[in-house]
This record gives sequence, structure tokens and C-alpha cells, in this order.
Amino acid sequence: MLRLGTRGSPLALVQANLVRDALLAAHGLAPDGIEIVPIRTTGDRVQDRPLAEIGGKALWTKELDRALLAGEIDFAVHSMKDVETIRPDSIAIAAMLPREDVRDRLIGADSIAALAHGARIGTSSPRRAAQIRRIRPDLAIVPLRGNVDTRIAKVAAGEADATLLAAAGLERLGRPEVGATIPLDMMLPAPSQGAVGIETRAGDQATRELLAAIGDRATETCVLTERALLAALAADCHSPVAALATIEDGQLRLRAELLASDGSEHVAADRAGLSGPDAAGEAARELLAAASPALRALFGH
Ligand SMILES: NCc1[nH]cc(CCC(=O)O)c1CC(=O)O
Repeated sequence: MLRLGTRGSPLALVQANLVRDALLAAHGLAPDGIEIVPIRTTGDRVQDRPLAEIGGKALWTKELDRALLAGEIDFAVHSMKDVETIRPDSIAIAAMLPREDVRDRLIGADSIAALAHGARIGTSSPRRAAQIRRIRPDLAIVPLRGNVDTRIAKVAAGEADATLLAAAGLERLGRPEVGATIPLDMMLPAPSQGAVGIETRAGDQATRELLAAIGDRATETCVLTERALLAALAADCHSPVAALATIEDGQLRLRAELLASDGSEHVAADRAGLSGPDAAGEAARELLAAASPALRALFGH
């Protein structure tokens, strides 16, 4: 029997079940062949402060990493967006499910343009905050955390006039009707948004092979490209950075942008015909070269 580790949030559990079903089908396993083991992470416990403030993405992975390396679980399912750029050598990303809609949705209004002057946008994401400030400097950004349903409820209760959520999470939670999809040319998503990944112990070759069977190669190439950009930028969860890799006519294309936190500066890159994920480093250098010294400093360069 294989043990699948996951966070316990409703979205995490849906994603864990998707992985479980795919593995059972791919390998003809009996339903009791995979047990789902929910693990409570620090990120799930601390809901009142921005992620960037309390320690970053490690909050979602640390407890799952520990359980994986201790042999309490055989593999862990994550939203790739929440997985740190630099992972321990002892842990390998073994597969990714086919990516969902990568775009953000606006909850609380029909479009960003339709928001009332001075409306309060609830988000604790540095990327979304900077993108909103750039498009609509009149809007107020207020912190808003919690899982997807909590955030929707907080907007309904008036804690904010609107919020932004990943379309992928809403789709997976069976709420495709919630919110207005924001076009990509208005809001480029977070790197890895919409992708579910599976990690296992790097030395566990049998599990790696089992997991690789359900991996979607196009998703893996695109998400690894976006992660390579983050690595080359030395970006972390404080960094207002957006990126999207796609495969178009067999060619790997990478769009990316760096923003000042207040939205006052913005540099963008759009490269097609990349040779592979590692070519993202060049896009990172192009972005940093085009940025002002202040923006470069925000990214630690
Ligand atoms: N940081 C929380 C998080 N991590 C992944 C998703 C959505 C699902 C995805 O992007 O795959 C969300 C919620 C959100 O941003 O709306």
C-alpha cells in the first residue's frame, strides 16, 4: 500500500484524489492501494498574516518533506505554485498532472475596469497586489488570507470589495461559475499556477517510476521553465513576479514580468523558441538588465 501525503485543505484534498485516481487507473491498482494521509502544515495553522511575512512557501512543504523523508508517506501532492524554487536534493519532483486554466479570476466585480474608484482588493499576494496597483492605482490593497472558500466568504461579508483567485483552484473545487476570468494580457499568472505536482524521495526509484507514468510532459516542461526563471532571478515569495511558459506550435514560449511592489515600475519579457527549461536564465538576465537599480535591488541583484 502506498501512502499519499497532502495538506488537509479542501483544494489539497481534491488534488490528492485526482492524483490517487490517476495512479489507480494507470497501474490497475485496487482502491485500497493508495491511502491519503492529510498533514497539517504551519501555513494552514497561521492564517492571519501574509505568507511572505511568516516564512514563505516552506510553510506548506516543511511538514510534508519531513513525513516523506521519515518514510511516513511515500509521496506528497502539492500545488506547484506553493513549492519552493530550491528543493532539497533528497526530494524529487516526480510528475505533474495536466495543467488547469492558468489565469486569475476576479471575485466581486465583472472586470478590473468595473471596480468602483477606491475599491478595496483583498490579496496577500505581492504579485497580484503589484499588478493591481499598476493597472488601477486608485484601488486599495487589503490583506486577505485563508483557503479559497474562506476568501470568497470574506468578500461576501464585506472584508474586501473584491479578491483574486486562481481559476484552477475554483475549477478543481467544482466552482467554475465563480468570478470573472482576467485575460492573460492584463494579468500574467504566478509561476506554476494551475499545476499539481508530486514529490517523492529522490532515491526511491520504484515510486518515481510509478509516478512518472501519470506525468504530463508539456506541463512539466512549462512549469520547470517557470521555476528555472525564478531560480535565475533568485526570486522568493516576496517578489512580485509573474511568468507563464507555453508550448505553441511545438515551440517553448516564456512570458514573464517583474514589478515594483507599488506597481510604479514593470519590465516584461516574451521569448519564443526556447531550447528547454534552462534557457529561462536568459530571460531572467534580460528582465534584470531592463529593470531600474531599485527594481533590481528588490530582487536582490
Ligand atoms: N497560494 C495558495 C494557492 N496555491 C494554489 C492555488 C490555486 C491552485 C493553483 O494555482 O494550482 C492557491 C489559491 C489561489 O491562488 O487562488
